[in-house]
Amino acid sequence: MGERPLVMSCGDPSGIGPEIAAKAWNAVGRACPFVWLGDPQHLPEGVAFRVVDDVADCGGDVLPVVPVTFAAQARAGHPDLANAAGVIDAIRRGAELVQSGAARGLVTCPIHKAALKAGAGFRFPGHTEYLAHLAGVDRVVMMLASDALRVVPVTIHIPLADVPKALTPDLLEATIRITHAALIRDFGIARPRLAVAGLNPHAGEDGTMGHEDREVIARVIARLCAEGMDLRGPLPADTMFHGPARARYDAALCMYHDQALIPIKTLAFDEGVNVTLGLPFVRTSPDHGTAYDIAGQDVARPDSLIAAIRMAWEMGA
Ligand SMILES: NC(=O)c1ccc[n+]([C@@H]2O[C@H](COP(=O)([O-])OP(=O)(O)OC[C@H]3O[C@@H](n4cnc5c(N)ncnc54)[C@H](O)[C@@H]3O)[C@@H](O)[C@H]2O)c1
Ligand SMILES: N[C@H](C(=O)O)[C@H](O)COP(=O)(O)O
Repeated sequence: MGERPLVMSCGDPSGIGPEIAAKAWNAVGRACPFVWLGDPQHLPEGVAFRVVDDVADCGGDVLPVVPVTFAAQARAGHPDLANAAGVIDAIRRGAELVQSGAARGLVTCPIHKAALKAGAGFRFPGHTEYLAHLAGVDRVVMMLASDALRVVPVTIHIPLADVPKALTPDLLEATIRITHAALIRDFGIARPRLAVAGLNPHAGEDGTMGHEDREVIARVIARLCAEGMDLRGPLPADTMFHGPARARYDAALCMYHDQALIPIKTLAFDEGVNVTLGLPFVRTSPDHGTAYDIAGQDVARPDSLIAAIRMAWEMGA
């Protein structure tokens, strides 16, 4: 047996996770072996698989599976709250396998956050926060990465109304430091260039459209630039993402979820990878969700999941 495999949590079995996992195995399963954690009954009909007891047994041509118990069958496009516990268990067991050293990295298939909360009292906004909890770390960063653009939302899954209060100097500084370190370590960029978006229109227009840009963002940038970091901002977000602007930085830090995710999902929906920075192990996921509207129709594209597998494989080295 050669290199340690990746492990993949199945995500919501009523979403497109099982079908894109099977397609991804056919595409890259030999170059980047992974073991799928899920209920084999949830795989699309006709998918060849074999149950393994040990993730080291991941060779061969068919999808290796470590079974996870689920309470119900999966009906494509219709999440079943009874399966929430199984979805969470697959993520937990994947994290355990990576933390034990048995697996090289964790790739997570999409979950329906609201269904996990309703079905199993899941108290985390998503994988990112749950994996930080499992790893015992206080701060992690969500990065969406592609060849065209890397973005980091400083605040993530909170209501827009809560963003200004959540945007503290401490959170912004920690996010910049984790991102900067990851660009050096995981992306091989010796001197990262970071662009930092303003919160308000026109980055506050010299204080006439909000105070956060001057009183929070600019002060953190000045402090970290004095330490030698290459940071620019706060920049008006509406002119940060066209081609010439993107060429001037290695990652863009944005103040809230959609300020970051709209540009990357517009530019690179099929190539984008969600990578969690700051964990003591590698974790990636596709940049999309459960796609219930197309689940079970065999039209879901595996491209983003394949990109997530490739990135986890390379980072896991
Ligand atoms: N990493 C994750 O676990 C993750 C990421 C995003 C959203 N979600 C969750 O997924 C659920 C649905 O979210 P949503 O509808 O906002 O976003 P979504 O990404 O599931 O779907 C948005 C649109 O993109 C299409 N799409 C998504 N993935 C596709 C693929 N691989 N191939 C072809 N088309 C694809 C869908 O058909 C849909 O029209 C929500 O509960 C959300 O929280 C989870
Ligand atoms: N915010 C991400 C997106 O919209 O693609 C997604 O919800 C990721 O969340 P977790 O990886 O934390 O589940």
